[in-house]
Amino acid sequence: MKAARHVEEIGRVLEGSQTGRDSFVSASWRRCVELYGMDPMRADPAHIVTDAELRDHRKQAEWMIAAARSGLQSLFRQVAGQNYVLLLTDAKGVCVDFFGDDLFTEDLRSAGLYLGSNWSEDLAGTCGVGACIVTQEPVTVHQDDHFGNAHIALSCTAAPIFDSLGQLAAVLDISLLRSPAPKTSQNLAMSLVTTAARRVEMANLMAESPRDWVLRLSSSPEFLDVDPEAAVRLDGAGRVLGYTRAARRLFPDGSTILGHRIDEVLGVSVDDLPDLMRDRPTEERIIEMPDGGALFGHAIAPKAPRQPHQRMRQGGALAGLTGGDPGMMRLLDQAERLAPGAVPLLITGETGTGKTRLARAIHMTSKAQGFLSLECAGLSAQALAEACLDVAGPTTLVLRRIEDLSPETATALSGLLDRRPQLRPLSTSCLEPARIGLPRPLFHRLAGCVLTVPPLRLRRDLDWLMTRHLRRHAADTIRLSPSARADLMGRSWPGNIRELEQVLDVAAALCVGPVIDLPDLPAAIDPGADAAPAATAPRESLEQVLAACDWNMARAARRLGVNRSTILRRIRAAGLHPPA
Ligand SMILES: Nc1ncnc2c1ncn2[C@@H]1O[C@H](COP(=O)(O)OP(=O)(O)OP(=O)(O)O)[C@@H](O)[C@H]1O
Repeated sequence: MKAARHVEEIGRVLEGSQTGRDSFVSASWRRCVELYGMDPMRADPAHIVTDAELRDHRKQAEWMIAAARSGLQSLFRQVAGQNYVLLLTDAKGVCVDFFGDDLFTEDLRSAGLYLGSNWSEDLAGTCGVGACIVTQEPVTVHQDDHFGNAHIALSCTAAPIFDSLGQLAAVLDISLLRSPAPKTSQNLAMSLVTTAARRVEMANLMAESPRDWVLRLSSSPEFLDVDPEAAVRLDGAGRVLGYTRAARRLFPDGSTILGHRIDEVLGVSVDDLPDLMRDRPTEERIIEMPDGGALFGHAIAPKAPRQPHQRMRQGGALAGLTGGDPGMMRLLDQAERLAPGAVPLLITGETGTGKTRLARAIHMTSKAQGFLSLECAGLSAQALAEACLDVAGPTTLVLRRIEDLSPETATALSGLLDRRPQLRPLSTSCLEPARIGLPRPLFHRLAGCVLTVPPLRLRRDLDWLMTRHLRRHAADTIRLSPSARADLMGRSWPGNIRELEQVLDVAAALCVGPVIDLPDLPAAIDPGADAAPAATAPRESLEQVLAACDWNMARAARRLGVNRSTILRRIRAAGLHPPA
């Protein structure tokens, strides 16, 4: 009787009558008859894909199944005991994951509520999954909303899950074999399923973004950190790389946000992200919306880029000088090859970059047993001779700041090197080789090869250096807050590693408790006051600084001591583009 009334209503809808059905249900019924040639009276069996096809579908949806699993498990726990079954289908409607009560396995299987069932509209008729795929919106298809008589006992509520590029990736469906008559009985199911779908999208976006900024958004400060409504993924220049579906709804013209800079769509720029991190009070993290409203933001910083740490051939003292900075890796590789020989080396670089430390590490990797280190400023010829009096066997002679050697001592040094060939000089200088000003014969005795240590602002392992220094020189538990870390990452470091160590030592002494926060940091030294290195060392190209900052313009601007618009202007003038 009920079945006959159902068929009759479908007929009336096809003739254009309004029967009180939701419009998406009427539209689906029309497609079932006019497009797919279906008959509501025909009790088609459930469409189950073969085992091999199911394996293929599951393989393609693997990443989504992984992102969804814990969300589905907790959703199933919430509805356990109420006879609900949960299906995760792929974008084609094939069930790739399933949670149901073992007691009803046979009933569920025969109703098609099982792994491998295909719920696309053209096979199953009007149903929750099929309608959700067509409308791309959450839907409830309740009892005789279903097209086929075979399904009119079911109640299915389904929500779409989108990938971070806005494409439909899956459908989450919660179904009942038997349900109370009013459709409103499924309102709670609708709320559960849409919340679970939003969380799956969030989990997926987070899993995709370890190297990018993520900005999570919420209209309520209380839920911002625990259950945000929406999120966008941003590159170092603040361009939108991905988003959750709810984020799209926040923007006036949602379909075009991909590739746009975040400050074009929200009242926040990439420079502001450090201020929206978790160590700031939630209610201070306000973001203005174009429509005059406001949201609360939670920025999550990229994890430090994990550089493939090329293994040094021998490791040891040299390998310990970098956390994977590509420039340092090249330099250390050369140093390692040169260390065992007798070639005199000149090590140049700005003050505090680690020239003396490198000289020591080369000595430790060499065959020399003796080690002498002399400061050239104020070194007299006599002091030099006395220091080298007892030299026996291969010995490393480190000459610090060779540019400060007096002419008299320079002459004495030439004579000494003639008389004692077992001395291997490793000299350091803050000047470029051409500006050192030594007599040419001596220069060539000292500079068999020049190694140049990069300044800290060009190193990509700054984060590693900070963590290592804190671990070695401060209490074990001391760590940097995200905004203190972001501030240090953006400094220009004219005093290089020496300055970094001092800043961290001061901050560790000043901080109360285990976390160094912004107020604990001593102010950055004005990069403009950094006259010595600027005059003496070649200035690196804008491109090098941008590369060292992962193209984060705000950080590059701070490192160069200019504002962001200057960086933008220079980038445009030089025709530079971020790496694809
Ligand atoms: N690769 C490194 N890793 C960790 N700390 C380093 C590294 N290189 C240098 N340092 C530390 O930085 C400080 C300065 O290093 P070093 O004295 O070698 O610099 P420098 O270039 O010789 O300086 P200057 O030219 O002013 O004499 C030292 O405390 C040193 O331990």
